[in-house]
Amino acid sequence: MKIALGSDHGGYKLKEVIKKYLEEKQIAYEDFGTHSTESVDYPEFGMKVAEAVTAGNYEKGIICCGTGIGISISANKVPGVRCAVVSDTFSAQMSREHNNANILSLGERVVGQGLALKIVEVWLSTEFAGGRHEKRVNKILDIEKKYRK
Ligand SMILES: O=C(CO)[C@H](O)[C@H](O)COP(=O)(O)O
Repeated sequence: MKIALGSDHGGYKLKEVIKKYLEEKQIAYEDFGTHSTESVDYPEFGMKVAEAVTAGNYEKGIICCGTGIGISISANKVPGVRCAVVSDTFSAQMSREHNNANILSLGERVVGQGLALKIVEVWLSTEFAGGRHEKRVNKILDIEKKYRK
């Protein structure tokens, strides 16, 4: 499993914590930036991770900004992305089991580091349940197709 990581300045410190966690677990990753707490614009980094995941080079992505919201909205504009903003472990589990989320978004200004790492652990270890959920995820893809130019 290889993970694409990204953040803006508001999520930079949390991204660093997640990198350390992935290293400890020997999970491969690539960091698509940002690389400091200097102010940047989150859409750039949401898009980079989204494109890396949908290109098939990375199985999943994890992105962070202050709230997790702006960067997730940006990632979700890329066709094929199902990015979930998560701040509890139940939603982390459900976003994989029911929604087959391929990108996890976290808010550094929302969740503490301990909870964030627990969310990452649950999210990475939960499989898509398929079954009735498959039909619904396919309907999300149908919406994308409808608006594809
Ligand atoms: O959470 C975010 C987007 O949803 C950003 O991290 C946040 O808006 C950045 O704010 P500031 O420029 O005041 O640090």
